[in-house]
Amino acid sequence: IISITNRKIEHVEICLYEDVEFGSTLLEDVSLVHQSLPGFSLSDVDTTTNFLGKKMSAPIIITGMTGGLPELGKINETIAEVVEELGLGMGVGSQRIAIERKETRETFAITRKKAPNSPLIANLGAPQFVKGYDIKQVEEAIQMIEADAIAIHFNSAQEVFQPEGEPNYSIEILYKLIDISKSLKVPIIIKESGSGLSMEIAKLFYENGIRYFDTSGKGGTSWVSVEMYRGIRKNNWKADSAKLFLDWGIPTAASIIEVRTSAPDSIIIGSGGIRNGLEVAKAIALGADIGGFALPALKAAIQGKEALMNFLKRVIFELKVAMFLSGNKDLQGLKKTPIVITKELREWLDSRGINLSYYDSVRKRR
Ligand SMILES: CC(C)CCOP(=O)(O)OP(=O)(O)O
Ligand SMILES: [Mg+2]
Repeated sequence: IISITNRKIEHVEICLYEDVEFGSTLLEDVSLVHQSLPGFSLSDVDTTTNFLGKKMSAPIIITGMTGGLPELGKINETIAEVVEELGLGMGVGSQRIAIERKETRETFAITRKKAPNSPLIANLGAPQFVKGYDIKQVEEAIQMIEADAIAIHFNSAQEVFQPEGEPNYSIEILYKLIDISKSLKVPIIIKESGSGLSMEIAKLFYENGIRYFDTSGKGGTSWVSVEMYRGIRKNNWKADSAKLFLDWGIPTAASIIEVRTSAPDSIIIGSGGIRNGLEVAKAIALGADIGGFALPALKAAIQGKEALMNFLKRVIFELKVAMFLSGNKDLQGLKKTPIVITKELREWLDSRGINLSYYDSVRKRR
């Protein structure tokens, strides 16, 4: 059998050393508009924000990636130290392994020890909620890191191609999660895994009281490709078909627009292929509240605290530059700033029947 422990290690190894990025976020079809006289200085730009009841120095989090073994716990520890020092937030990888193997809990718990003041997000997979998981496991995951929220990851495309995968996504998951959300003290975040959240899914959860979404759209890590590489190593027949779905999904820019349109007063983490501070600015202008990074933070974290610190400081600088040059002194301005949407992203919105003036009014009313 393939153990969950092997899978955890293989995931990180493949993300670090294989080519796992496919498709485009379509953020290249979004432009902020240059304003020659901002009326303030670069040093006046204020990127502070509140998230999950805590103050952050910038609207940036490292989204959930790993945990479950000592060397993976070390990655969580490095990220936690850096986000605490910079005043940012983070999520942990799926805590399923720690629910099933109590001895691995410390590899997740270390995050709260190293980041006592940061917003922290717990993480469990949707498939587990048709396999016996309920409020008990959710509360265990939250308590493990004294989380301020829990992300429930939806990874249907990945589970299809995962050799040992569980592509069981019955509507029972919705009923279970809505029921659980009613007695939780912290919010549930509905999170994709590289294929993006659609208007339909955002509406379905929004109508049932969910107010937090993490788009994890196409254009960053393709988890179909990660499982394809695992399948190739194991001579699994599904690997060949995975090639057809490497760039499957809703581009991140489109997913941010779709979720914002369907869930007007929700809190949206724009993630999926976000690689720099300009893309954080575009994601926020499109409708996100927070920019989420995963792969580039993983690659920096394994080089050590300094490398991750430098990466995030650069991202914050780039965000400030984008805000300064588009004439936005703070995030409230950036959320309303003029945007130009062209080419493939424009065609996507037309095909999806998104009314641009309605979307724009929702985008600006946040
Ligand atoms: C969520 C996904 C991008 C990475 C984890 O996938 P996984 O199926 O190994 O997660 P589980 O350990 O929860 O099954
Ligand atoms: Mg799984």
